[in-house]
Amino acid sequence: MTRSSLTTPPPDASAPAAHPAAPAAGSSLGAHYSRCFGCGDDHPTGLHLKAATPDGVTVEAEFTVGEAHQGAPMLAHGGVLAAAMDEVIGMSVYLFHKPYVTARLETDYLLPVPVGTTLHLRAWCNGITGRKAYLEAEGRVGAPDGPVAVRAAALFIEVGMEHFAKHGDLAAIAAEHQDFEVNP
Ligand SMILES: CCCCC/C=C\C/C=C\C/C=C\C/C=C\CCCC(=O)SCCNC(=O)CCNC(=O)[C@H](O)C(C)(C)COP(=O)(O)OP(=O)(O)OC[C@H]1O[C@@H](n2cnc3c(N)ncnc32)[C@H](O)[C@@H]1OP(=O)(O)O
Repeated sequence: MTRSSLTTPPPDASAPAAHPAAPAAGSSLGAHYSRCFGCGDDHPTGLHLKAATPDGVTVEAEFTVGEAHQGAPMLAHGGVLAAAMDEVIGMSVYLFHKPYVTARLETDYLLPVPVGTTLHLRAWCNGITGRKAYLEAEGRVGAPDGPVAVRAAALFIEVGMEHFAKHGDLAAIAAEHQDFEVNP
């Protein structure tokens, strides 16, 4: 992965550890919001990512590129692929049971991805320091050990739930989440 210093953890970053309340190894992860473009079942043209965690700290997910995701004819749009990386990385940092948002997302595109391809995504955290989490993801074609089509590195920043109350719709999140304190 070609990544900038902004998405590379500093030497004093701590290694991530599984949160005591993280889902058990092998658990499926549901959508964090039913209308989310990345994972929501109720989004008509979203990515409908299906994800699980093998160990409580990393996330594996599948995304099948649909006709609604084209850039060039019958090829995935690069921004859609970046959204898939953002989503699977967001799911992995959510395992730490704190609200984070993407501050920076860097993406390498290695192979074109035709419509109909199932991408096998994996995301993990390389380190945490203060409010900053340094994360990485990859998308492989056709199988978990298939050729890598996309790689991403990201900086996520921890925010309070007031971030979503002030800028978004906290009630909509609260309605679907009993696992977060949503009473700022
Ligand atoms: C998304 C759903 C949320 C639901 C939450 C509820 C429950 C959670 C449930 C489920 C979540 C599960 C899955 C989520 C999955 C996918 C979603 C993907 C995530 C997204 O899609 S989310 C949308 C896009 N995202 C934004 O909408 C962020 C807009 N943005 C801001 O809201 C602010 O910009 C913020 C908060 C980032 C920082 O603002 P701030 O005022 O709090 O802090 P400040 O600026 O001081 O930065 C502190 C330190 O970070 C450094 N820093 C900041 N930005 C940087 C950058 N770009 N590059 C390099 N360094 C940067 C500074 O340099 C400083 O560093 P230092 O401390 O060393 O000085």
